[in-house]
Amino acid sequence: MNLFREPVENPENLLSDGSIVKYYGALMSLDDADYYFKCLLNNIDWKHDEAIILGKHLITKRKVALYADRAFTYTYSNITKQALPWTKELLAIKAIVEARLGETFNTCLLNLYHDGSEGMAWHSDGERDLQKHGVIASVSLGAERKFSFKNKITSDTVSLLLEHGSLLIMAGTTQDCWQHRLPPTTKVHEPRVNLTFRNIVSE
Ligand SMILES: O=C(O)CCC(=O)C(=O)O
Ligand SMILES: [Fe+2]
Repeated sequence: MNLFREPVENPENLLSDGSIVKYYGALMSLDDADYYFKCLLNNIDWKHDEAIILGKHLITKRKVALYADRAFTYTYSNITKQALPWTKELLAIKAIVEARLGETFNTCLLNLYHDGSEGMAWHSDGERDLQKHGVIASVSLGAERKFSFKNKITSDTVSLLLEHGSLLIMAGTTQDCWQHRLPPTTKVHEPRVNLTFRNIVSE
C-alpha cells in the first residue's frame, strides 16, 4: 500500500498542444476508497462486454456497466447497451468528482478487471454521442495499474500509475490526437474497478 497517497492540488498537464491529461492523485480517503470499491464490486450490474467486429461476436473477460441520468441506449462496437439509473454510491462518487473538478457529468461507464490478465487495448473514446472535447473523468479503485497514452502521429508514449481512490482527467483534443490503453500485466492478481464519467449529448 502506498503510504504517501495524496491529492495533487494543481496537477500538471501530462500531454501538450491542446491535449489535456491531468492526474489528481487521491480523490478520497483510503477508508472511503475501500468502502466504495467493495460496494461497486457487489452492487453494480456487471456484464461481460460484447462486440461484433468483422462479423464475429466477441465477449470480453472484463466486465462493464453503464449508468446515466436517463435510461438511454448507447451503441458501440455494433452492440446496443441500455443505461441503468444511478445507484446511491455512484451518485456519491459523482458528487465528489464534480466538486473536485467544477464540471457535471450525465453518464458513467464502469469496467471491472478481475486481475492483471485483463486490460484494454489501444483506443480513443471517440463515440459519436460523446460531447466533443468534453472532460472525461476517470476514477480508479482497487489494484494499482499502469495506464498509457500514445500519440497517433509521433507514437510518443506517456505512462503513469493509477492508484486506488485516484482521479485522472482527459480533455481537449486528447481523443483526437492520442490513444490510451490499460496494458495487461502478470504482476497484478487483484481486481480493479474503473469509472469514467462522461457527457453524452445525443437526442
Ligand atoms: O480502465 C481504465 O482506466 C480505462 C478505461 C477506458 O479507457 C475506457 O473505458 O474507455
Ligand atoms: Fe477509454
